[in-house]
Amino acid sequence: MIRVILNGCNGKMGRVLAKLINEEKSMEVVAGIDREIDKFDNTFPVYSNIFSCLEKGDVLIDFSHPSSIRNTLAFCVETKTPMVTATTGLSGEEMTLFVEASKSIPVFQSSNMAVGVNVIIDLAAQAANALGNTFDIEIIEKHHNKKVDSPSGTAFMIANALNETFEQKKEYIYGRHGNEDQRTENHIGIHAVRGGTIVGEHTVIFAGPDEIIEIKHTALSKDIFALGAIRAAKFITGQKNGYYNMKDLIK
Ligand SMILES: NC(=O)C1=CN([C@@H]2O[C@H](COP(=O)(O)OP(=O)(O)OC[C@H]3O[C@@H](n4cnc5c(N)ncnc54)[C@H](O)[C@@H]3O)[C@@H](O)[C@H]2O)C=CC1
Ligand SMILES: O=C(O)C1=N[C@H](C(=O)O)C[C@H](O)C1
Repeated sequence: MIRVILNGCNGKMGRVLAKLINEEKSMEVVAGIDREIDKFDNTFPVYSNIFSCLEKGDVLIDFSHPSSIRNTLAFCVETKTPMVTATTGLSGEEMTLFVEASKSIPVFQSSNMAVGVNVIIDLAAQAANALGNTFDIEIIEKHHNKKVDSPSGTAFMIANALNETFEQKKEYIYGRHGNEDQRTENHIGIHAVRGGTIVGEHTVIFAGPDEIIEIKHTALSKDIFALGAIRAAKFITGQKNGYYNMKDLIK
């Protein structure tokens, strides 16, 4: 039985995860962590302070907020608990904390746990490689009106993967309000739309002279992210200390 500690257990994703883990024969949630402990009638103990959690987990799955990342990492390192993290909106410095922690524990990080998104990232990187600087690249992401970070972690993951294909790294331009200059081939435009209950949509546009290519992923339910995280949790419990992502899982 894989014993799971769920960070952000009373959030939208935490709730979906708790339900899907409950349907897994080989997994159980032994504790949850959340700023809001009384919101739901959880079937496991919930703590607002992660260091009060005395249950031992084989893995911690994190869908929370950047403000909880430092304590969560410290807890996982102290208790030698492998960590799967899906939280987005992290600063560059916070990202490096994961890499540092991965020297002491296995850490799996992905801004998008859906298998399909990771496929379109590869497709878009292939397109960027083939098209070079002749096509302009714009990324449009759409999410629900409850999302707090923008642009999405996935939009950054896509932009970074595309940028890896270019010798001269492109600059990210977020929206264009107030810009008076034309775009140049050294830009990747990134645009965020927020509304209703859109689960998550990412489109990469390659706009060239008289032709356009669009590569798009649409998430139709939050289950796909939770199922990806469950797969990642099963994977990470058998790994050595180190930093892992969806590429390690899919290969
Ligand atoms: N990588 C992926 O595939 C996906 C990542 N996400 C990311 O996961 C995160 C959570 O998403 P949602 O569940 O939609 O958000 P949410 O806002 O519904 O849930 C976040 C939960 O974390 C709790 N929380 C916030 N700060 C905390 C702190 N300092 N300590 C303890 N608990 C704290 C909140 O009370 C809330 O219950 C976001 O960063 C989102 O972008 C969401 C979906 C898929
Ligand atoms: O907040 C969300 O909902 C999502 N966040 C992730 C992101 O920021 O990329 C992944 C997914 O698109 C849903």
